[in-house]
Amino acid sequence: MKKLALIGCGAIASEIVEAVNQGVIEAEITAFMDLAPEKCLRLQQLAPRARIARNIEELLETRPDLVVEAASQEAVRQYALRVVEAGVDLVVLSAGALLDKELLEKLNREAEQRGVHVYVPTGALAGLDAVRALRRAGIRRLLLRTVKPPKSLGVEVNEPRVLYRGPASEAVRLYPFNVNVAAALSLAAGMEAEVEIVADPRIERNTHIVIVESKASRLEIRVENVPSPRNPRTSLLAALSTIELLRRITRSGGVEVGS
Ligand SMILES: NC(=O)C1=CN([C@@H]2O[C@H](COP(=O)(O)OP(=O)(O)OC[C@H]3O[C@@H](n4cnc5c(N)ncnc54)[C@H](OP(=O)(O)O)[C@@H]3O)[C@@H](O)[C@H]2O)C=CC1
Ligand SMILES: O=C([O-])CC(=O)C(=O)O
Repeated sequence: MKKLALIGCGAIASEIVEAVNQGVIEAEITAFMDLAPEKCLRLQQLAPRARIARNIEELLETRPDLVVEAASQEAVRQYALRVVEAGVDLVVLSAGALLDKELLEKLNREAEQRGVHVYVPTGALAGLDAVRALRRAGIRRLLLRTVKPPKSLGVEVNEPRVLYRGPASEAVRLYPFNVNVAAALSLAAGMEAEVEIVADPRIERNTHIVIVESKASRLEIRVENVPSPRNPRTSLLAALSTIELLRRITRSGGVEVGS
């Protein structure tokens, strides 16, 4: 059985721990880590054999096969390279950090040298398999329009308001907890997406609209996500997508559909 350690004990981590307990993910959790260790205590009740790590070295001492980052872009900058250097696979939710070319190149080089996998889940989006495939046909245009209820974006507005229009790298810097999807999309496409972020008081769902134009296909993907009851900025689908990825990684064998 694979051993799993979690960085971040918030909304996504909570769903992952429940999925491990339900046997959906075939893994044992060895460690939790969070800026606020008390947040780990609640999760530790569901995984009593797991240790609460005070730093990344303590987390790695529990010898995980796989570390899941569900914390922040800062956590990726702090710990991702260390995890890969330790020969441990990594799942990155706060993908915005990977739009830093220097960090991405270092991670990629280390991971290739050590035979380590760094996974970026499709998260709150859909269709990144098709976006990856369309790279080969050449992508001409890549757009993401994210529309969220104002409270998800930390603003108060009475009518729809465009908060941002511009490249993905700047979007993830200005809205680090709302558009990591822009980074996942850009990484899948191999080019930077143009992003628009809108606060809309008329909607209740975190909505992402992706447009991809290429010689082979035109994609228009609209995802209307129920926010996580634990964190309105995060869509429930982000946790479900991560659970699905972990289920596939930890499964010993069998038929799997989709790439
Ligand atoms: N790729 C995708 O599709 C998606 C990505 N995300 C991203 O995933 C991440 C996790 O989301 P979610 O579970 O909802 O977040 P939560 O805020 O619910 O939980 C994150 C936890 O991690 C802690 N944390 C933050 N930075 C660090 C650090 N450097 N070291 C250790 N712990 C840290 C936070 O502490 P504190 O609260 O004190 O900061 C918090 O307790 C976020 O960055 C989010 O933006 C979310 C949805 C979709
Ligand atoms: O969950 C979402 O809708 C998207 C999100 O927060 C992110 O990409 O950081």
